[in-house]
Amino acid sequence: MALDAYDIYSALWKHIVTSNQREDVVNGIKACISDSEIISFVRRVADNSIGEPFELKDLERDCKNEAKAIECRKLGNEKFHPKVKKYIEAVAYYNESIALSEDGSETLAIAYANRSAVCYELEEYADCLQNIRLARENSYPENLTFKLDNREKGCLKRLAENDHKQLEKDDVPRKPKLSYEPNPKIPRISDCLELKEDDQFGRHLVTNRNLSVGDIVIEEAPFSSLLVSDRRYMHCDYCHDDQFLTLIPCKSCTVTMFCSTNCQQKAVDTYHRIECSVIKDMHFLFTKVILMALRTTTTAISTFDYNLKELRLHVESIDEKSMNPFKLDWSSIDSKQVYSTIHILATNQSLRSASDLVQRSVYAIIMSELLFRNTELGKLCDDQESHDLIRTLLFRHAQASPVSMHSTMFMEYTPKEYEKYSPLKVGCGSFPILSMINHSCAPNLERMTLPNGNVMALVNRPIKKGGQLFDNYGYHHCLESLEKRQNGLFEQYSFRCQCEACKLKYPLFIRLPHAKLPPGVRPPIDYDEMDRLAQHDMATALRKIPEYCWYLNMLDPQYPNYEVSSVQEALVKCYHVVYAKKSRKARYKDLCNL
Ligand SMILES: C[S@@+](CC[C@H](N)C(=O)[O-])C[C@H]1O[C@@H](n2cnc3c(N)ncnc32)[C@H](O)[C@@H]1O
Repeated sequence: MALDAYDIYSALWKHIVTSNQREDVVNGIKACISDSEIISFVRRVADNSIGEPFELKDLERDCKNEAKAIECRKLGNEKFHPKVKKYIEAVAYYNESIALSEDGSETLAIAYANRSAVCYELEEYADCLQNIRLARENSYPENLTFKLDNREKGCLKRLAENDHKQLEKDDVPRKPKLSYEPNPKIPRISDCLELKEDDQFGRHLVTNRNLSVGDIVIEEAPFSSLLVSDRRYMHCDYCHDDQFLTLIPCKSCTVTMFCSTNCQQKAVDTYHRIECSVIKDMHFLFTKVILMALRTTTTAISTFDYNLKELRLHVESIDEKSMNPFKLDWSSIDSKQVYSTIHILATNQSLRSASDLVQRSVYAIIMSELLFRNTELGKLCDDQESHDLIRTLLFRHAQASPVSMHSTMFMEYTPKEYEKYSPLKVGCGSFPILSMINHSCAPNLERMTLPNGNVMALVNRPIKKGGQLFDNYGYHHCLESLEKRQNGLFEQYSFRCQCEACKLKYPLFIRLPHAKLPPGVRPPIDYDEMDRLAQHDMATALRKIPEYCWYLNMLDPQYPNYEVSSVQEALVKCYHVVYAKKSRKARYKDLCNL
């Protein structure tokens, strides 16, 4: 079986340890004075030790595969069967079949036709017509066209009768608005936020006014973003929308689909032009966090219009110490300057162990080898300097990704559970300003992905003027023990957390004390209303938000307590209902088995 990049690194590190080279490698890395030297040093160690680790001989180049396409279509047909009626699962298979089929082939046409049948059953007649058109534009078998003709007639009749579902008004997510005046130079953040730096926290955000629970203070767009691989046949690779009934495939690779030719063009212009021939292998070799290093690098290259010399000179001109995203004018900034703000995100390189740096070097070498071998970067990199540039950018972003990138979510629908909608990771992105926010195990902010892919920051505990904004990096005192949090944060983020929860040893949720409510104030959580929130009831969410905010502002002096944590969770649920993107699957709950 082919090895992934971690296996290749593990084998190399094991060899280094068992052949007593560990100390030499540690010292060798310490003696390097640049990233390029570290990568070259690791390459030499690898070349001298375990044969040809970077040959990647077992990787098959991605290409359309009719046999697999037919196989997927058959699996789709099993799910589509009237006794099964798992239409959404059928669509995922048909989409895979579409992505695997040769352009213009009969296999492609049949997959579109089968998807049109699903659309018909789901009463999505406009989408059905689109799929019928796509089937006809490819090589749909002559002797079966009557099927498409009949389906088309049915659609036109239903559309004329207006007998189809429309999204209820209440279902449409609202657009958030910053709670305070926007910063004139950074319109996506409130003017009360400032960037500070000190020895304990590094760069961090503070507020120069009191903030209350419910305040929205940041809404930021990613510089680069990536769809997680297991959603690739259900979401648009570019905008991440779950338009699964009408996705169109990349004509070359088998793992990328788009909701429109517009998104397809944008993806090609920003990253897919380079990545197309290697992205399938990259998904096999790397985790999504490391793939973000690839995506950020390819996005940077396109930002500089594939002019590697200009990109190199730009990178060399960035003064990391003085580069400050708050000093830029984001109302007129160009994307090259935006890249500068991504380039300087924390990497924690000086805190990383030799084995960690070997690992990231191995990743940069494997990624760059594939890019040089199988993409136009091979030709574009016509000197040593441009090869070095690509390797060092990959190396740098492979360190920054696990520290500074954020997951993006949408609300997935799971009908059998009590919580019908729950946040599901659909991608990740790089965010210049949000990445300046430090961690606390008792945070005062919640991040939330919006339907347009932007991420907003919402205050969930009051923050006093001069206070720091704190995010949670996945280690909350309600959910993880002190020891787990300390170890996890140190391992991934290289710092010893000294937040209030760690210092004051806040308990887990189940051990939280109860708050003392003022006389006459009833307990904040009403279970009937929680039920309605679990069903994503917009009216309930809109009504409860001010009430929950009031409780949280009032009870914060007693933090930590059961009531505050429960209401924080309920408030997030309200915000998901109001602002987040919901899976379109839910619309079909009465028409098929979900
Ligand atoms: C996303 S960055 C946050 C911004 C960072 N302080 C900077 O200067 O770029 C994450 C890194 O910030 C530092 N950090 C985050 N939270 C911290 C905290 N509570 N105490 C100390 N350092 C923290 C750690 O080095 C962590 O790896």
